[in-house]
Amino acid sequence: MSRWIQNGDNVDITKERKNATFNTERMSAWIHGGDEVLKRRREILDYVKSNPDFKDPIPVEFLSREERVSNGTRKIVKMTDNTDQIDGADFFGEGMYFQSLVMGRDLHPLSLHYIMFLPTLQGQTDDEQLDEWLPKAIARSIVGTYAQTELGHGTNLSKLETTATYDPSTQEFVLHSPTITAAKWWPGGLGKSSNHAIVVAQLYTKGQCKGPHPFIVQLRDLETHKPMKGVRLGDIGPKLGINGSDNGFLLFDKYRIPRKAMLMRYSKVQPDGTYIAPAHSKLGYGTMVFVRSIMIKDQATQLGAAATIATRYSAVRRQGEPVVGNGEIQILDYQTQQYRVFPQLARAFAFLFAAYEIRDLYLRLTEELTHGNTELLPEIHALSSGLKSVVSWDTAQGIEQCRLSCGGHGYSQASAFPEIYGYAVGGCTYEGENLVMLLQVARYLVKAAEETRKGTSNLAEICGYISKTGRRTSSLTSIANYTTDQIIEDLEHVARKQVFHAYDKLKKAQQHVKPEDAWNQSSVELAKASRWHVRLYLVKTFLKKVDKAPEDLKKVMIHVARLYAFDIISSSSGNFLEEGYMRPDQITEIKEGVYECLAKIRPVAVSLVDSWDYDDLELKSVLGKRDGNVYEALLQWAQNSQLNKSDVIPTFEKYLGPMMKDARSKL
Ligand SMILES: CCCCCCCC(=O)SCCNC(=O)CCNC(=O)[C@H](O)C(C)(C)COP(=O)(O)OP(=O)(O)OC[C@H]1O[C@@H](n2cnc3c(N)ncnc32)[C@H](O)[C@@H]1OP(=O)(O)O
Ligand SMILES: Cc1cc2nc3c(=O)[nH]c(=O)nc-3n(C[C@H](O)[C@H](O)[C@H](O)COP(=O)(O)OP(=O)(O)OC[C@H]3O[C@@H](n4cnc5c(N)ncnc54)[C@H](O)[C@@H]3O)c2cc1C
Repeated sequence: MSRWIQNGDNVDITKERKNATFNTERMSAWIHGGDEVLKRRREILDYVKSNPDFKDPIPVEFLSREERVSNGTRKIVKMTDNTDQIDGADFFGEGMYFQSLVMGRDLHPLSLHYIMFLPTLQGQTDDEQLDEWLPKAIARSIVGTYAQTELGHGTNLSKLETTATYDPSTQEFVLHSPTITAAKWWPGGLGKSSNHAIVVAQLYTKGQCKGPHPFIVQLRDLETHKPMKGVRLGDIGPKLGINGSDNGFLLFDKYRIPRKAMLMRYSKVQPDGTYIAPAHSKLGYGTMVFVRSIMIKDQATQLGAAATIATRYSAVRRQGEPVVGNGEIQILDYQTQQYRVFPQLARAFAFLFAAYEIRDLYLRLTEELTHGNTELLPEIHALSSGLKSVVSWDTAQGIEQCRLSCGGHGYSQASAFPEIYGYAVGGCTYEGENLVMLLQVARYLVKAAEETRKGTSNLAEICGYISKTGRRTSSLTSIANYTTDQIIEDLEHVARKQVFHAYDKLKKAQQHVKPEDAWNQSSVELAKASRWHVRLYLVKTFLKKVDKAPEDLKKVMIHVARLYAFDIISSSSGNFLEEGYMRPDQITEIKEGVYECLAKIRPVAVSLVDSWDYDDLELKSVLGKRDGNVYEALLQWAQNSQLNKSDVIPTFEKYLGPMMKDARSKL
């Protein structure tokens, strides 16, 4: 046994846990929403651990693509056979946790069935359609996906090429892919698994195009699973991540579907072809808003996992001997290491707490929509688009920082970083490419700026800061006395300034060039305004949450929340220094604040990441193991390599052996 192990655990990690100044269980409950939620998490975990059906034969990194799809399919069927183990109505909480424990990050052929197909049925069907389709989808007698993106268009939905042309003589729609670029491309589970899809196509009726609309379409025969006549589909091949999912392509050749295949909660086509428009033109985009809202928690969970792995590993890894003869120190003691890892942990918290907010807001929207009220839609569209963009970008960068902080072992798939990155970084693209979504936020901000300039502003709370008359200089005197209100005030100043800077640039450009060119020429500044708007929201949400925490937890979490804010300010100091809003000495104070927070977090870092309550089963990382015994586990993990099945592999006999033999004979 290694000299670093005592009572089964690594001695350094045990020492770290003894340093905790707070109760980890209490912290976990606070993070996850209360004792009851934590208790349920443990019950779900015990259930998953006790069920042999959920086990992978070997770590999935060692499986081929086909084996991954097969293993994922096996597990998701077992998992969904057992959904009575969780509260099915709580997808955001129990559902996502259950899935993450069983399925990991490789995704699976039913991911789109649950994340988009079912929600689209729930959100976009009329009562009759709901009765027809929902029970089948819930029972899994059909498997569906969401087919919107095409080879040629993903962002610009108004130019999708798949057509659905209404034929009143048969009361059918004719689905057609007129070009190669009209091929649906990307939908998860489309390639080999789904037999149905929500297909988004340009609706034509009475000779007029009414824009993209969703249709429920049968793609494969229910018995043979062969593609229907007029339907061509398959897998799009391996991707950066999520290779357990058969993302697919799909083409239609004048494929007929009944009129009632059009989802008609909001828009309708009557039997004679008369089109009835929805109350709000973007109601058909509702499922995207839903997914953007829930993916914030998913991203936070991935970044939290990366920070957990990096923190635990940094506690057990010893390298370097600052005082010769005193032995090597834990790499977590290096300030540079803390500076790399702790801001990622802080971000993960910030994102998680924002995820709770957007979940609540989305629930409010759903409630309002049932009463026909669409007022909240623009605000939620802007917030979910902005959060999705900032959070997924910071998550991707943060995971990479965590990987780098683990040195060479971080590069091994044993660390889980490649899987975490491959899975999470998709979020920068899917559900709307990040920059495009930031520009959607900008449209909202431009309107707020316009109202403010006109003096007619009655802005929603979320952008109320835009119409405030702020201070001309920061009121920061010393970091110790830098209050939550002051921090917010300073961030509001920079966000407001950027909003107006972008707005003025746009308005000025509009005087000289066409509106679309003016927009394009201002778009970098507009996207920056959106980022500041979202960062401000994230800081506010985080500080507000910590303010309300019980005292024992607040004492710790305040340093994490302040680190999040100080890191943002100090890494964008130029924005704060502009026009003398802050002085260089104030920026120096904030930088000192960052270092103070790092020092405060250092002794409790392991306990903080423990509080996220990741089980080894969920982390799936050799470096992040709770017991800290990474070296033994790395050696054991490597034994799974296919190359280790024999001492001498056939390739040697075929190539390397003859090469060396030949060379030897010539010496
Ligand atoms: C775990 C793994 C799961 C992976 C799942 C991944 C699944 C997928 O990726 S599915 C495909 C997702 N695809 C996308 O997200 C496409 C992104 N594109 C879009 O959403 C839109 O086309 C978009 C927003 C860029 C532009 O839409 P378009 O219809 O051209 O809008 P446009 O005519 O310019 O009008 C914009 C107006 O609509 C509003 N709007 C746009 N979308 C919405 C919406 N969803 N809700 C409310 N309002 C909206 C805007 O606020 C704007 O309002 P205003 O004019 O008042 O400023
Ligand atoms: C892992 C994964 C899973 C997916 N799953 C699904 C699925 O299940 N179903 C489905 O339908 N789709 C799915 N997609 C597709 C995804 O939604 C699209 O890829 C995404 O919406 C981006 O569209 P695009 O690929 O056309 O990118 P593009 O729009 O071509 O983006 C390319 C570049 O152009 C820029 N750009 C484009 N338009 C503008 C603009 N107006 N202003 C400024 N810049 C612009 C973008 O910022 C980006 O830098 C998935 C994608 C991935 C990666």
